[in-house]
Amino acid sequence: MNSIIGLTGGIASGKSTASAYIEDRGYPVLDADKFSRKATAKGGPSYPGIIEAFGEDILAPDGEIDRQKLGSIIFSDPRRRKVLNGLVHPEIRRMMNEERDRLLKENHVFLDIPLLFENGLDDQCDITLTVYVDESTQKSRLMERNGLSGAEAESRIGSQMPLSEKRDRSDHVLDNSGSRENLYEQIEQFLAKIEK
Ligand SMILES: CC(C)(COP(=O)(O)OP(=O)(O)OC[C@H]1O[C@@H](n2cnc3c(N)ncnc32)[C@H](O)[C@@H]1O)[C@@H](O)C(=O)NCCC(=O)NCCS
Ligand SMILES: Nc1ncnc2c1ncn2[C@@H]1O[C@H](COP(=O)(O)OP(=O)(O)OP(=O)(O)O)[C@@H](O)[C@H]1O
Repeated sequence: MNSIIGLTGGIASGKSTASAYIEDRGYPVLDADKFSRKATAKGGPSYPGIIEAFGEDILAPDGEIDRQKLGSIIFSDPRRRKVLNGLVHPEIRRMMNEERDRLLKENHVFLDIPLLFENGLDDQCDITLTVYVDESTQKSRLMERNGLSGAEAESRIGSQMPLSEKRDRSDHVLDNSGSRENLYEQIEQFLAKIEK
């Protein structure tokens, strides 16, 4: 029987790094952030509602949503974040479920969902897998990757469930506080376990 594996973690904890490795090993990984980009792109199903709720100020000159602008609004305001989530999450779920059911016939399927626990989607997975990193490493990797100040990074980290809580709720944990090679070794151990 093939399993649905819910891969989660915190912002910049290393989900994409883990996902890329898992894909290289031949497993399908569905990335919620990619579906979110599809849903919010010009012509995507969530686009009109977002413009209605947030106004045309959040548009870039080419008519696409300026993600940095929208991010700076929603990461600092829980009420507006909830509005955006309501417009985007149902569409992400619909698109992902379709793909998942198709792929599951052939293989185990990994779902990379940053907000897996926040949105109660862990119930729909056979195994939950959290990419954990200690908080100071998370903050510095996020600041570096996104060019954010310390305060901005903290507000993004604070908009999610504490990573230690995700770690504790998860069936299996990958600790990405060390090197990438060390993360890959832990993934190999996990893959050996699910193939047993
Ligand atoms: C706010 C937006 C425009 C920022 O876009 P940007 O390209 O800068 O970031 P990206 O989409 O790559 O997300 C990066 C990370 O931010 C975190 N994040 C994004 N949205 C949220 C949210 N609503 N709540 C908490 N964390 C979030 C996740 O860890 C995600 O992996 C975009 O993230 C968005 O449309 N978010 C709403 C949909 C959503 O919840 N996506 C994340 C889970 S599916
Ligand atoms: N073990 C590691 N050592 C050093 N840098 C790392 C390591 N793992 C990941 N990184 C770097 O940290 C940043 C965050 O990693 P990654 O993009 O994989 O996280 P993520 O959880 O997918 O983030 P998000 O979902 O927020 O986009 C990236 O710049 C990545 O190159």
